[in-house]
Amino acid sequence: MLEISELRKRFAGGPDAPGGKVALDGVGFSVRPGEMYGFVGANGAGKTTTMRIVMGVLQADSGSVSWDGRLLDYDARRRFGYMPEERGLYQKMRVVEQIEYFGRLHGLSAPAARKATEELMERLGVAERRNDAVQALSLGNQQRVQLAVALVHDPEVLVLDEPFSGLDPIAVDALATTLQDRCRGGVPVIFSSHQLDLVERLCDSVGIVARGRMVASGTVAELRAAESDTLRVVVRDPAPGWADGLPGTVTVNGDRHVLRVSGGDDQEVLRRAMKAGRVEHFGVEQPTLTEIFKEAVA
Ligand SMILES: Nc1ncnc2c1ncn2[C@@H]1O[C@H](COP(=O)(O)OP(=O)(O)OP(=O)(O)O)[C@@H](O)[C@H]1O
Repeated sequence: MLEISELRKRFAGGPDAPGGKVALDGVGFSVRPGEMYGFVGANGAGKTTTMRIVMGVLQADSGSVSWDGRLLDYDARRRFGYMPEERGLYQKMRVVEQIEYFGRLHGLSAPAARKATEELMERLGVAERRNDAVQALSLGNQQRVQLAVALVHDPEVLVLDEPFSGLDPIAVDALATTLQDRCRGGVPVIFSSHQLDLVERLCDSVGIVARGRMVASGTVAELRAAESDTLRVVVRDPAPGWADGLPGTVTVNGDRHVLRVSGGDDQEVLRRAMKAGRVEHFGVEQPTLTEIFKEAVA
């Protein structure tokens, strides 16, 4: 299990913030082997800082990170795969050399690095570009190479900072399938993302960070259970003011009025809706991760 516990980090202040800037104020969560963990939060919430501390790029003021019950050291981190936010490829190096080089850096023998590189280039769809310099690749292909670099040494843990940003749906699927395969093989995967629909689709668990603190963490089902369901009613061409006094909000889309209500008497809502016009839809909806997120960071 990867355990991140009570991380705190304050950056030195500049003229705008002479007292320093608290980036993390007790961030903690754990990820089991074979679990895909989505780490989400608004811009500046603390995701990159947390991941950098996990990978030893930054030092926390306090708190700890352990893997399999042992505090992380250089050797343990070498067995991790990391995709940094600022990316880290050598722009002039050829794709094949790049992936092999990182494999060697993580301790693979030359033949093992070559074999893993060939497999990954095939798998991630960049084999045809093997002899191109990274700078000649599109953003999506660069990202595939970046993922290959994170995976080449068959890492025990994967830490990926916004791996899906800027990718088209085909590239998203290629990356997602590769991550799911590693995850099924028992690797814990943490990735940050602002694409909440993707996080909801892929992740077993989600952590929401706001202003350097965890404001929610758990499976999507657990996070949903903490929220109340919403009743959604669609009425066609209703009489004006039909929903006055009902505890909800109405949005108007052409001649369709959509009422969303949390709590209250659903039968009363139905009676009012039927009296007002033709009821096209009446049903309870679970909140999406986007709705849970907005509620949690408000
Ligand atoms: N090197 C630094 N020096 C000073 N402040 C920093 C530094 N790095 C990060 N911060 C501040 O720490 C806070 C957290 O930043 P961080 O990059 O971790 O957020 P994030 O959640 O990854 O945001 P984003 O979604 O925009 O990538 C922000 O207020 C940021 O300005």
